[in-house]
Amino acid sequence: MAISDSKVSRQHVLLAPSASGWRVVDQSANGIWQDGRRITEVELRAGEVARIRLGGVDGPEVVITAVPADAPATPAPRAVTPPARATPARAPRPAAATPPAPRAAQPPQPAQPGPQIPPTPQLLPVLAGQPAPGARTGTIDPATTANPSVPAARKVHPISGGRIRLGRSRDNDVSVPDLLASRHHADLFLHPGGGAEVVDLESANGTFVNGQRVQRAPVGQRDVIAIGHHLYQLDGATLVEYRDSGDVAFEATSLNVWAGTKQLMHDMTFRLPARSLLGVVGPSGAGKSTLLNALTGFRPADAGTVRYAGRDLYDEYDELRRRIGYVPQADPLHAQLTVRQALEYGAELRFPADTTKDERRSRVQEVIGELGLTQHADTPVSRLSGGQKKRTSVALELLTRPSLLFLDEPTSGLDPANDQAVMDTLRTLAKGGGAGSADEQGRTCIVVTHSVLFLDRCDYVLVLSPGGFIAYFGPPDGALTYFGKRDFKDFVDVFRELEATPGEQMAARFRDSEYYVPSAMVAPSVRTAPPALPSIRQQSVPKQLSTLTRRYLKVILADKSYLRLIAAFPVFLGIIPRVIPAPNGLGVLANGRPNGDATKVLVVLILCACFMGMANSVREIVKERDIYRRERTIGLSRPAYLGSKIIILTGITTLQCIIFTLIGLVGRTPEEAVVIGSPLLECLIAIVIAALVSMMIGLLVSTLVDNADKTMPFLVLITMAQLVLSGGLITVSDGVGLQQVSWLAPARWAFAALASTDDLNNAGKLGDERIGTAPRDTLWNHTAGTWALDIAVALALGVILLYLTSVTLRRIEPKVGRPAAAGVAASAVAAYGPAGAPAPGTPGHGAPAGAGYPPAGPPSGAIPWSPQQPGAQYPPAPGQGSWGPSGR
Ligand SMILES: Nc1ncnc2c1ncn2[C@@H]1O[C@H](COP(=O)(O)OP(=O)(O)OP(=O)(O)O)[C@@H](O)[C@H]1O
Repeated sequence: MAISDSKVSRQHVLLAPSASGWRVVDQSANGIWQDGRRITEVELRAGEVARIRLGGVDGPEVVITAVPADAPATPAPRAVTPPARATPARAPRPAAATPPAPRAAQPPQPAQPGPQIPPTPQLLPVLAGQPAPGARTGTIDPATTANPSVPAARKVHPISGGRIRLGRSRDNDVSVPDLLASRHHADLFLHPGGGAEVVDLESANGTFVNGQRVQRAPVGQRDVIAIGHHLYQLDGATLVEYRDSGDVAFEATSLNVWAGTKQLMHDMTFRLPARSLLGVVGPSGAGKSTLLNALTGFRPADAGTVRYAGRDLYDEYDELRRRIGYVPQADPLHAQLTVRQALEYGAELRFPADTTKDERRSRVQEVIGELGLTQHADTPVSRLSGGQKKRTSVALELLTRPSLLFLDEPTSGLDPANDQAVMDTLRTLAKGGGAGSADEQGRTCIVVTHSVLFLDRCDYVLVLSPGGFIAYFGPPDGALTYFGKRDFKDFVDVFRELEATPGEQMAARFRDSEYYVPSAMVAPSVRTAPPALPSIRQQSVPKQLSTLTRRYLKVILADKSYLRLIAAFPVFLGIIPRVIPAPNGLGVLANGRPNGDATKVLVVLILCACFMGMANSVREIVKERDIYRRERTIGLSRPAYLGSKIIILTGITTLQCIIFTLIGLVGRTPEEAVVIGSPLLECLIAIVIAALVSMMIGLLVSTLVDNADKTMPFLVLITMAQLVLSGGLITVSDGVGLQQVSWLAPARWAFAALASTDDLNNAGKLGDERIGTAPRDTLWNHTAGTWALDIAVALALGVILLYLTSVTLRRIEPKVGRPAAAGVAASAVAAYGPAGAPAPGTPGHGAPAGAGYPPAGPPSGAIPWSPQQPGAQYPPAPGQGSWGPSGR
């Protein structure tokens, strides 16, 4: 009997004849449960009925009736208890009243197929709330089709003509109603001689076979093809479609994380049923961020597994990462945009390029409604309350309908009313709006929080102890009882206790408590470094460049005070060189005397240009660091991002330079141009280049600092350095040292170009004292070649700075992968032994270390069965589950 539920193992229960009747034997990882207790075996005599739940106290209930051998085979009576996921959201307390029964002394053996299960009509198991068995046809499991959690999630498409095309638009044979699917996404060919092949049609989000992205791949009857949230399996000459409705379990098993030799996380094991809200709390430094990184796959654990619907998240990350939504602590929103604008740009970046504006708008409208933001849709983000801002950040993530939503400190900085509102929203999101609502599915939400006041909104609470140990995992009311508190307000004392007590001790205490439910016998396996994955980018780089440029422009135009400032800036800066008196212009004086005013005016012009360019850009990346980090994980292109900054800032800076140069120079330009024919234009070009290259310095600085306030000292320091190195204030053209350093300053080259136009070698000595004694600066020669060289080198500096900025931008990107792989792997292997099984007594061993691991674990290497064995869970047999693999 196949039972479609993520809690149910591939081989869960064995029904075998015994001397007195029938034995119901647990074969599973998550156990069988009767009356709230975990049991290993039940004996049934003729006429007896056993009601067991599979995989947990809230798992699907199976009623097994041992009918007397001479009785006719009639369907068993319908059980009255529906599967637990159909019951109200609050999960029951696992084994609260009585400690869970110990597991059998011997670890479970793999089920022997076939002969052990006699096909007898006398034993009638029935999934509670489901039709009786017997109607099974082909590979389609009637229990699955009748399962209330997947009613519309399963369709069968005949493959006629040997080819079937899948995609978002209606002209496909199989229409995939998912914005993550491209219009024409993939073709599936059924070969006449047998066998099938899937071909990706250059889709934005890719076609996956068994979790791996493919261009063209053979597909067997057991393989799972994934397109967006939709999954397909071949069943003869039909294609069976499942939809990831979010109704899938999530589990972490024996997660261990090291940083060098320091272990940050110890045997973290817990399991969440579908549509749960988990609150992760713990004192500062307990390992909450480490856990979040491990669960999201941003920084995978060094040992252990994270499973989503039974699938290994790390192994199939390329596909499964698209189901993860992550809301960082800092809202990744541009404050100047309205909620709708922020979401529309977010949708443009997140959905394939071939989605239409209407499709995106309608999805944006849906999430605005789901998050209760309708009244605020046209309000700028800067005017939203903290809670509304957080809901907007969540809405941004919900655009792609993630089935797992992680939130990092969503309530930090919020007052209690907003805190409560956000937690209520998360609870609603986890449960979904129910059938018929826009958000009918729900999803699993994991929220890391410092705020404990509204933890009762969660289904489960995970309390971490410093060192990454589990101090408690279970329902929230159980947490209060376990820690002896009446109210979550008193939980601050719990944190103090956790800080004062070694993590190992807290974990051991929890393991000995009635709240501890031993989980699977799983040896933590040391993982190899994950392979580098291709970007999740949805659109081409030029398309992203266009989106980002428009968004940046809108952000700037929406900020009126900033606009006024950038308009006034060149006017005021232009006045500075203007007020320097130069009654005789900037050229050589009529009497042949040097013109000291020329140097002063030109130096001030260059200084102001450098200052203006750098001031324009120096905060522009650092101030939206959080947005950049988040958007990189959803496929933002670095060149597109940098390109959008450069396009807009170049436009602004150039306009400013034109105004500023005209104010500073009109009426007193150098006498004779060297290249272009217009001295004013030559000066303008040199000034614009000085400003633009300085703008690039500003962008570089902006990637290097972690806080916008820190940019100011750099702005002052670098502008002053440029003044000195320009060569207009002191001689930098002779000697060794200063001369070479000056070559690194854009002001040096831009000023040299101005000096070349104005022939400052002859016209502009600052005073009589330099005449005849100061060396001529060869970069100032009044020749076309010198001017062109000065401009070319300044431009080359700009290109180098652009490259450096692009490199340093990587520093602020989220790290996905394993830093220090060698050291980590070495220590992991030392702790676990080469086979990956923990050696008793080592820090990684279940008994002394973390909770969640059976206290009396098997000796090293003595684990005969592990669900992590390849192929143990995935891919599923056709017709076995709701959508692909479920449970062990
Ligand atoms: N790369 C690293 N190298 C060494 N120790 C680290 C590293 N990263 C984190 N840690 C340590 O691991 C522990 C857990 O850090 P983590 O940031 O996960 O805690 P947290 O519970 O999120 O803290 P907070 O609530 O203050 O954000 C801390 O003691 C931290 O100093």
